[in-house]
Amino acid sequence: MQFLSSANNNRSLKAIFFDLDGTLLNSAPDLATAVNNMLHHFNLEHVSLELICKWIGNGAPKLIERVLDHQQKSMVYLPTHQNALAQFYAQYDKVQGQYSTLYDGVIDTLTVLKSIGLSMAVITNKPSQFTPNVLKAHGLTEFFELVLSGDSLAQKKPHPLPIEHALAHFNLAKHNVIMVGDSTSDISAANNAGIASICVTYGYNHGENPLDLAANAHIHRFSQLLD
Ligand SMILES: O=C(O)COP(=O)(O)O
Ligand SMILES: [Mg+2]
Repeated sequence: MQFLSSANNNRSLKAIFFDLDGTLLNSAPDLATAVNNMLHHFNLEHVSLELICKWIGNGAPKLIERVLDHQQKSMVYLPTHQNALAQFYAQYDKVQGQYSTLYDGVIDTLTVLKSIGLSMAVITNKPSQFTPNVLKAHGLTEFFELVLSGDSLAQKKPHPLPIEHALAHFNLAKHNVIMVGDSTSDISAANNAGIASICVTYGYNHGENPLDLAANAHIHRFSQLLD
């Protein structure tokens, strides 16, 4: 990709911050299984994978809020958000890593990026109780010097705080890093923090067209980071 290679040529690119769900990992099958197991526990109707894909990206509390809002329409008795979220966490704990898959080329591409000396971090809105295990289950742990989850700091994406925290952690300037993500939360976080971004078009983005996001570049396969 022109953007990444030109950044590399003038040696200004020193680190890449990656989103997790919808960027590195097709996590929707695990999340959907956990959501539907939670709904089953409360005798509620299952929801489709397609709908769940639209609700991923703002963290688990928001995902469960969207699931309950959807159920509201059928006028059934609903558990509280707190109980539904606790049940979802219990279910996600059981299924995580079982049905999710890395997108094509993720391991090979991260291996090359690491070998050329780039520092890498994960900045996800996933709750911190799950992120390390998810990374481990998919052989991703070794690539990342820093992992920030949705509840690691006082604010999550699209707030710029996680990116600002990562910049300080690596002691880098804004022009030294790029954010790679699939959704409006990632691209807005990058724009809010004043760093460049690359949007992958194969993720979730709440069912909206990722080409409409104001990223510096769009890629259709993860390995295009190396083109
Ligand atoms: O919404 C989530 O739980 C995770 O989303 P992210 O990894 O795409 O930030
Ligand atoms: Mg994402």
